[in-house]
Amino acid sequence: MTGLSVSGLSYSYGAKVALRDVSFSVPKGQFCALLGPNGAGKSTLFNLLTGLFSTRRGQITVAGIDFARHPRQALARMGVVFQQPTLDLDLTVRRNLLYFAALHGIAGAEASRRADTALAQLGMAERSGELVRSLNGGHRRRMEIARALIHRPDCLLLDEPTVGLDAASRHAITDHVHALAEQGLSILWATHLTDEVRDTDHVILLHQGALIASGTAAGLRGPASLRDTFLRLTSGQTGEGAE
Ligand SMILES: Nc1ncnc2c1ncn2[C@@H]1O[C@H](COP(=O)(O)OP(=O)(O)OP(=O)(O)O)[C@@H](O)[C@H]1O
Repeated sequence: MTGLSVSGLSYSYGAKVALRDVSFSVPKGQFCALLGPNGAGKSTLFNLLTGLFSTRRGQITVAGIDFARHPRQALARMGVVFQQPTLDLDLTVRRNLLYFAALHGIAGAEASRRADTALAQLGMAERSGELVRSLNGGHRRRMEIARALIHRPDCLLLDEPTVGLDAASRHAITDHVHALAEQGLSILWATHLTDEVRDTDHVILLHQGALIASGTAAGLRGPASLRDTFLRLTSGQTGEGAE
Protein backbone atom coordinates (compact mmCIF):
# COMPACT_ATOMS: atom_id res chain seq x y z
CA MET A 1 0.00 0.00 0.00
CA THR A 2 1.10 3.57 -0.65
CA GLY A 3 1.38 5.65 2.52
CA LEU A 4 1.49 8.95 0.69
CA SER A 5 0.81 9.83 -2.91
CA VAL A 6 1.02 13.20 -4.61
CA SER A 7 -0.12 13.71 -8.17
CA GLY A 8 0.11 16.78 -10.40
CA LEU A 9 0.43 19.16 -7.44
CA SER A 10 0.90 22.83 -8.30
CA TYR A 11 0.71 25.95 -6.16
CA SER A 12 1.26 29.64 -6.76
CA TYR A 13 1.49 32.70 -4.54
CA GLY A 14 -0.14 35.18 -6.90
CA ALA A 15 2.10 35.25 -9.96
CA LYS A 16 4.90 33.34 -8.20
CA VAL A 17 4.79 29.63 -9.03
CA ALA A 18 6.08 27.73 -5.96
CA LEU A 19 5.23 24.16 -7.05
CA ARG A 20 4.87 22.95 -10.59
CA ASP A 21 3.13 19.65 -11.38
CA VAL A 22 4.82 17.64 -8.63
CA SER A 23 4.09 13.89 -8.47
CA PHE A 24 5.63 11.22 -6.26
CA SER A 25 4.62 8.47 -3.90
CA VAL A 26 6.04 6.99 -0.72
CA PRO A 27 5.21 3.28 -0.36
CA LYS A 28 4.79 1.52 2.97
CA GLY A 29 8.15 1.04 4.65
CA GLN A 30 10.04 3.56 2.53
CA PHE A 31 12.29 6.32 3.89
CA CYS A 32 11.93 9.08 1.30
CA ALA A 33 14.25 12.07 1.62
CA LEU A 34 12.93 15.30 0.14
CA LEU A 35 15.98 17.33 -0.80
CA GLY A 36 15.90 20.87 -2.04
CA PRO A 37 17.87 24.09 -1.72
CA ASN A 38 16.33 27.13 -0.05
CA GLY A 39 13.28 28.32 -1.95
CA ALA A 40 12.78 24.98 -3.74
CA GLY A 41 9.20 24.71 -2.46
CA LYS A 42 9.59 22.28 0.47
CA SER A 43 7.60 24.41 2.94
CA THR A 44 4.86 24.98 0.40
CA LEU A 45 4.67 21.24 -0.21
CA PHE A 46 4.50 20.55 3.54
CA ASN A 47 1.80 23.14 4.01
CA LEU A 48 -0.27 21.48 1.29
CA LEU A 49 0.37 17.96 2.64
CA THR A 50 -0.72 18.92 6.15
CA GLY A 51 -3.76 20.91 5.07
CA LEU A 52 -2.46 24.34 6.11
CA PHE A 53 -2.90 25.38 2.49
CA SER A 54 -5.68 23.94 0.39
CA THR A 55 -4.82 22.11 -2.79
CA ARG A 56 -5.82 24.02 -5.85
CA ARG A 57 -4.35 21.78 -8.52
CA GLY A 58 -3.42 18.14 -8.10
CA GLN A 59 -4.26 15.35 -5.70
CA ILE A 60 -2.90 14.14 -2.36
CA THR A 61 -3.83 10.75 -0.92
CA VAL A 62 -2.81 9.43 2.51
CA ALA A 63 -3.10 5.65 2.97
CA GLY A 64 -5.37 5.68 -0.08
CA ILE A 65 -7.64 8.44 1.33
CA ASP A 66 -8.20 11.49 -0.89
CA PHE A 67 -7.14 14.52 1.19
CA ALA A 68 -9.40 17.01 -0.59
CA ARG A 69 -12.52 14.87 -0.09
CA HIS A 70 -11.82 13.47 3.38
CA PRO A 71 -9.34 15.80 5.09
CA ARG A 72 -10.04 14.59 8.65
CA GLN A 73 -9.67 10.93 7.77
CA ALA A 74 -6.51 11.65 5.76
CA LEU A 75 -4.96 13.67 8.61
CA ALA A 76 -5.80 10.84 11.02
CA ARG A 77 -3.49 8.58 9.01
CA MET A 78 -0.62 11.09 9.09
CA GLY A 79 1.92 12.01 11.76
CA VAL A 80 3.66 15.38 11.40
CA VAL A 81 6.78 16.86 12.97
CA PHE A 82 7.02 20.53 12.10
CA GLN A 83 10.26 22.48 12.00
CA GLN A 84 9.18 24.65 14.93
CA PRO A 85 8.76 22.72 18.20
CA THR A 86 5.25 22.71 19.66
CA LEU A 87 5.83 21.14 23.08
CA ASP A 88 4.50 22.19 26.45
CA LEU A 89 7.76 22.71 28.34
CA ASP A 90 6.12 22.61 31.78
CA LEU A 91 4.55 19.17 31.37
CA THR A 92 6.35 15.87 31.62
CA VAL A 93 7.20 13.92 28.51
CA ARG A 94 4.41 11.43 29.29
CA ARG A 95 1.80 14.19 29.94
CA ASN A 96 2.61 15.80 26.59
CA LEU A 97 1.97 12.50 24.85
CA LEU A 98 -1.23 11.78 26.80
CA TYR A 99 -2.54 15.25 26.02
CA PHE A 100 -1.91 14.68 22.32
CA ALA A 101 -3.55 11.23 22.54
CA ALA A 102 -6.66 12.88 24.01
CA LEU A 103 -6.82 15.21 21.02
CA HIS A 104 -7.11 12.07 18.91
CA GLY A 105 -9.85 10.67 21.16
CA ILE A 106 -7.52 8.14 22.82
CA ALA A 107 -7.65 8.00 26.63
CA GLY A 108 -7.10 5.83 29.70
CA ALA A 109 -5.09 2.62 29.61
CA GLU A 110 -4.97 2.64 25.82
CA ALA A 111 -3.37 6.11 25.81
CA SER A 112 -0.83 4.97 28.41
CA ARG A 113 0.04 1.88 26.41
CA ARG A 114 0.50 3.90 23.25
CA ALA A 115 2.64 6.52 25.01
CA ASP A 116 4.91 3.76 26.38
CA THR A 117 5.21 2.12 22.96
CA ALA A 118 5.94 5.38 21.13
CA LEU A 119 8.54 6.49 23.69
CA ALA A 120 10.24 3.08 23.51
CA GLN A 121 10.37 3.36 19.70
CA LEU A 122 12.38 6.57 20.07
CA GLY A 123 14.57 5.30 22.92
CA MET A 124 12.89 7.73 25.34
CA ALA A 125 11.15 5.34 27.79
CA GLU A 126 13.39 6.24 30.73
CA ARG A 127 12.65 9.97 30.30
CA SER A 128 8.90 9.63 30.47
CA GLY A 129 8.59 11.33 33.88
CA GLU A 130 10.94 14.25 33.15
CA LEU A 131 9.77 17.77 32.45
CA VAL A 132 10.29 18.67 28.81
CA ARG A 133 12.07 21.83 29.92
CA SER A 134 14.88 19.69 31.38
CA LEU A 135 15.51 17.78 28.13
CA ASN A 136 18.22 18.66 25.63
CA GLY A 137 17.28 19.58 22.04
CA GLY A 138 17.81 16.09 20.65
CA HIS A 139 15.59 14.46 23.29
CA ARG A 140 12.89 17.06 22.76
CA ARG A 141 12.91 16.25 19.06
CA ARG A 142 12.72 12.51 19.73
CA MET A 143 9.79 13.17 22.02
CA GLU A 144 8.01 15.13 19.31
CA ILE A 145 8.49 12.24 16.91
CA ALA A 146 7.12 9.82 19.55
CA ARG A 147 4.15 12.11 20.00
CA ALA A 148 3.48 12.08 16.24
CA LEU A 149 3.18 8.28 16.42
CA ILE A 150 0.56 8.14 19.17
CA HIS A 151 -2.41 7.73 16.80
CA ARG A 152 -0.53 5.05 14.81
CA PRO A 153 -0.31 6.85 11.48
CA ASP A 154 0.59 5.18 8.19
CA CYS A 155 2.90 7.96 7.13
CA LEU A 156 5.16 10.34 9.01
CA LEU A 157 6.16 13.75 7.65
CA LEU A 158 9.15 15.54 9.14
CA ASP A 159 10.17 19.04 8.09
CA GLU A 160 13.93 19.47 8.64
CA PRO A 161 13.66 17.75 12.03
CA THR A 162 17.36 17.96 12.91
CA VAL A 163 17.88 21.69 12.37
CA GLY A 164 20.06 23.14 15.14
CA LEU A 165 21.04 19.78 16.67
CA ASP A 166 24.57 18.47 17.20
CA ALA A 167 25.96 15.59 15.13
CA ALA A 168 25.32 12.89 17.77
CA SER A 169 21.68 13.92 18.21
CA ARG A 170 21.15 14.10 14.44
CA HIS A 171 22.63 10.64 14.05
CA ALA A 172 20.42 9.14 16.80
CA ILE A 173 17.28 10.69 15.32
CA THR A 174 17.98 9.56 11.76
CA ASP A 175 18.66 6.02 13.08
CA HIS A 176 15.37 5.94 14.97
CA VAL A 177 13.37 7.22 12.02
CA HIS A 178 15.00 4.72 9.64
CA ALA A 179 13.96 2.00 12.10
CA LEU A 180 10.36 3.30 11.93
CA ALA A 181 10.48 2.89 8.14
CA GLU A 182 11.73 -0.68 8.59
CA GLN A 183 8.70 -1.30 10.81
CA GLY A 184 6.41 -0.29 7.91
CA LEU A 185 5.84 3.45 8.16
CA SER A 186 6.09 5.63 5.07
CA ILE A 187 8.50 8.44 5.90
CA LEU A 188 8.85 11.79 4.13
CA TRP A 189 11.94 13.52 5.55
CA ALA A 190 12.59 17.03 4.25
CA THR A 191 16.20 18.10 4.58
CA HIS A 192 19.01 19.94 2.90
CA LEU A 193 21.61 17.85 4.76
CA THR A 194 22.72 15.06 2.43
CA ASP A 195 24.60 13.21 5.18
CA GLU A 196 21.24 12.24 6.70
CA VAL A 197 20.40 10.18 3.64
CA ARG A 198 21.43 6.52 3.29
CA ASP A 199 22.27 4.86 -0.03
CA THR A 200 19.17 2.66 0.15
CA ASP A 201 16.81 5.60 0.84
CA HIS A 202 14.61 6.97 -1.87
CA VAL A 203 15.39 10.59 -2.78
CA ILE A 204 13.20 13.16 -4.46
CA LEU A 205 14.91 16.36 -5.44
CA LEU A 206 12.90 19.54 -5.64
CA HIS A 207 14.35 22.54 -7.43
CA GLN A 208 12.59 25.80 -8.24
CA GLY A 209 9.23 24.17 -7.59
CA ALA A 210 9.75 21.16 -9.85
CA LEU A 211 10.73 17.60 -9.08
CA ILE A 212 13.95 17.22 -11.05
CA ALA A 213 15.22 13.81 -9.90
CA SER A 214 13.89 10.74 -8.12
CA GLY A 215 15.43 7.38 -7.26
CA THR A 216 17.53 5.63 -4.65
CA ALA A 217 20.33 7.75 -3.26
CA ALA A 218 22.88 5.23 -4.59
CA GLY A 219 21.33 5.28 -8.07
CA LEU A 220 21.17 9.06 -8.22
CA ARG A 221 24.68 9.73 -7.01
CA GLY A 222 26.54 6.98 -8.93
CA PRO A 223 30.26 7.24 -8.11
CA ALA A 224 29.92 10.86 -6.85
CA SER A 225 28.82 11.89 -3.36
CA LEU A 226 25.17 12.73 -2.85
CA ARG A 227 26.24 16.24 -1.83
CA ASP A 228 28.07 16.82 -5.12
CA THR A 229 25.18 15.34 -7.07
CA PHE A 230 22.76 17.62 -5.22
CA LEU A 231 24.92 20.67 -5.99
CA ARG A 232 25.36 19.67 -9.65
CA LEU A 233 21.64 19.11 -10.20
CA THR A 234 20.71 22.37 -8.53
CA SER A 235 23.54 24.43 -10.05
CA GLY A 236 22.51 27.92 -10.82
CA GLN A 237 21.68 28.03 -7.11
CA THR A 238 24.35 28.67 -4.56
CA GLY A 239 23.81 25.25 -2.99
CA GLU A 240 23.70 27.13 0.26
CA GLY A 241 23.13 24.88 3.21
CA ALA A 242 24.12 21.58 1.55
CA GLU A 243 26.43 19.65 3.83
N1 LIG B 1 3.84 34.12 0.78
C1 LIG B 1 4.60 34.08 -0.31
N2 LIG B 1 4.43 34.97 -1.30
C2 LIG B 1 5.17 34.93 -2.43
N3 LIG B 1 6.14 34.02 -2.68
C3 LIG B 1 6.35 33.11 -1.72
C4 LIG B 1 5.61 33.08 -0.50
N4 LIG B 1 6.06 32.05 0.26
C5 LIG B 1 7.04 31.46 -0.46
N5 LIG B 1 7.21 32.09 -1.64
C6 LIG B 1 8.16 31.73 -2.71
O1 LIG B 1 7.82 30.42 -3.15
C7 LIG B 1 8.99 29.67 -3.41
C8 LIG B 1 8.98 28.40 -2.56
O2 LIG B 1 9.06 28.78 -1.19
P1 LIG B 1 9.14 27.70 0.00
O3 LIG B 1 9.14 28.49 1.28
O4 LIG B 1 8.10 26.69 -0.20
O5 LIG B 1 10.57 27.06 -0.25
P2 LIG B 1 11.47 26.16 0.71
O6 LIG B 1 12.05 25.09 -0.13
O7 LIG B 1 10.67 25.74 1.88
O8 LIG B 1 12.59 27.15 1.16
P3 LIG B 1 13.25 27.37 2.60
O9 LIG B 1 14.02 26.13 2.86
O10 LIG B 1 14.08 28.58 2.39
O11 LIG B 1 12.09 27.59 3.55
C9 LIG B 1 10.18 30.56 -3.10
O12 LIG B 1 10.62 31.15 -4.32
C10 LIG B 1 9.58 31.63 -2.18
O13 LIG B 1 10.26 32.85 -2.33
